[in-house]
Amino acid sequence: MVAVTIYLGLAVAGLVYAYFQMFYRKLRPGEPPLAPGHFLWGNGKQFTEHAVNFLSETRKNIGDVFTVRFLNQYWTMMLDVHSYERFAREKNFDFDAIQEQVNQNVFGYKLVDARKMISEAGQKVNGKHLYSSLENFAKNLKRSLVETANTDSDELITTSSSTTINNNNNSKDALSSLKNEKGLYDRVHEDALSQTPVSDINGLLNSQKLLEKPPIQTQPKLNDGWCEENLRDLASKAFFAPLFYTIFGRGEPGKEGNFHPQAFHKNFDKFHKYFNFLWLGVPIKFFPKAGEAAGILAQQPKGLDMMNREDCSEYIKLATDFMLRHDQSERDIVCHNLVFLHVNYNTFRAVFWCMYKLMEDVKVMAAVRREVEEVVEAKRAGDDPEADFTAEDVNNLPVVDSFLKEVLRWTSGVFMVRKCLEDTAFTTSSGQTYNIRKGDKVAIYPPVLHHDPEIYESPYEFKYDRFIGAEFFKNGQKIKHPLIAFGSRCPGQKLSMLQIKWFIINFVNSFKFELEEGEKTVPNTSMYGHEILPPTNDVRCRFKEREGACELKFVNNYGQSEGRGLHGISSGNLL
Ligand code: HEM
Repeated sequence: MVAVTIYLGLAVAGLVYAYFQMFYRKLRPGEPPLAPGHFLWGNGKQFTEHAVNFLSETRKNIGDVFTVRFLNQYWTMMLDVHSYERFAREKNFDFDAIQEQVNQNVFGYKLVDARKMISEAGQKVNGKHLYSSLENFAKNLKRSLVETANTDSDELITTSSSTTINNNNNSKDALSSLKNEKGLYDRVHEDALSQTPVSDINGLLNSQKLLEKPPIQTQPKLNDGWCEENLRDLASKAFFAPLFYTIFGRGEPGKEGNFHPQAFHKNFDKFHKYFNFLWLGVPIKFFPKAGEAAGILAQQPKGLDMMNREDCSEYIKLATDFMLRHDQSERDIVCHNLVFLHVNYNTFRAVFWCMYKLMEDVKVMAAVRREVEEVVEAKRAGDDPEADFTAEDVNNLPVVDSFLKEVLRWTSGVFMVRKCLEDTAFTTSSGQTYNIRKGDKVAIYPPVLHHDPEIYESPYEFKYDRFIGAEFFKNGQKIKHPLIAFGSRCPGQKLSMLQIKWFIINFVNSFKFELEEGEKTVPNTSMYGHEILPPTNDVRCRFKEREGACELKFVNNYGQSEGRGLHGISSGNLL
């Protein structure tokens, strides 16, 4: 009995010690206040319930700068919109560690000389490459819109090169190729694999569940020419497919295997769902579905084969070449391709929301349609069946521009997060200094600023014209960067904004589309942390090709008069 009491006493003392070692923090002088939370898990639950409400409420009670705790990780939130530039410029607030954490924890690899590679590759989507990337995207989009219009042909997602989608029906070959290639399934997350008996993997592959052709959800055309579909599937084939082909190019017909936008999209979604948990370091073995999806996503062409594709993007070519020169493995290249898809996936999600918001409110659709029709008419000389657009034309449409910014304001869910490299005294724009502890995370949280009623009138209302000619103020001072959905470092912001705008113009020009009766969705606020929030549920919609629609052509005018830069209404932090 005495022994039991002693053991119990020791166990309790051990737990108390562990608690103080791991979770408890005594504030040092000048450090920001701690947000009240659970004594064990800290603020994780409040954050996942509704991050914006939790942080806005805490800000009201303890001020713009405070520290929250996720288990044993401390994050200082800087919620002063005027301190954005100081934050972005502070040398001790490091982004590389964050980028490494994403690569390591989510995608399971390490990028050698990452800073150099990202900065060189980033140039491949800017300057003259911005124009050529958009030109390639426009060509792929044109093709996908024709296929979308031709929707009852049953070959919608299996045209030309894709007729062999998932034709790798020999499950033994598939399994051995997974092993030989050292793909994600068995190497990125060895943990996950070691937990999955090989017999199970065999079973999975033999049942061919992983290798099935994705189902075609589009219903045949109804009598009056309308097609019904889930919005996600429609956005996937109309937008994600051309995006995918713009990034990776099209392989030789018959050799594509599983590397097909629709198969990829479906599985990427399953994997991506667990992004926040993986990022924070929860092992993938806790999410077997994510591990399964990763196995399929790992089935990609070899790096050199991809580079040899004529229409593969300059970004992927440079990145692959860089990685090969730094002796990185095929597996690392596969993982990097997934990271690149991950960043581009944000563009897809934004497009989903644009389509939804157009259909949800007839006033929004009418305003955007009016602007598109007017500009198409103006660009079309006489009876010319074609209208030419430059990047500046695409950029300079006030309604489309404001509508897209409002979509981003409304759905952006991301942190601008940095790791503090040294103990740092950080002074905010209002002159107050806070001591930030070395090793802590420090973050601006754009969604809180995007929903601040002192900056945006009725922030929970969707106002498509909110940004037209608008300026925003807080505490009487003009805000330089009111919309920070891309953080300060995203090299892809110009490209993705232009891709989305060009898509909106084309889709509105070519199609009528509307929600089916009673269909509704909202951003999933339990997924705060994702760059663009996913919807809580998909919706059914119908679409129909517009008769006599004018053909739109993107013209790459880089180097000609105005084509050297984009000085349109979207200047500021976005363009
Ligand atoms: C709607 C679309 C997109 C959104 C909302 C978005 C958002 C973001 C955000 C918030 C960051 C972190 C920046 C920071 O903390 O300062 C980021 C980083 C990054 N984004 Fe994007 N992004 C989008 C599209 C793209 C595209 C199309 C590319 C392709 C080039 C891209 C490439 C990157 C890269 C490479 C980084 C890491 C930069 C670094 O390590 O310095 N993004 N993005």
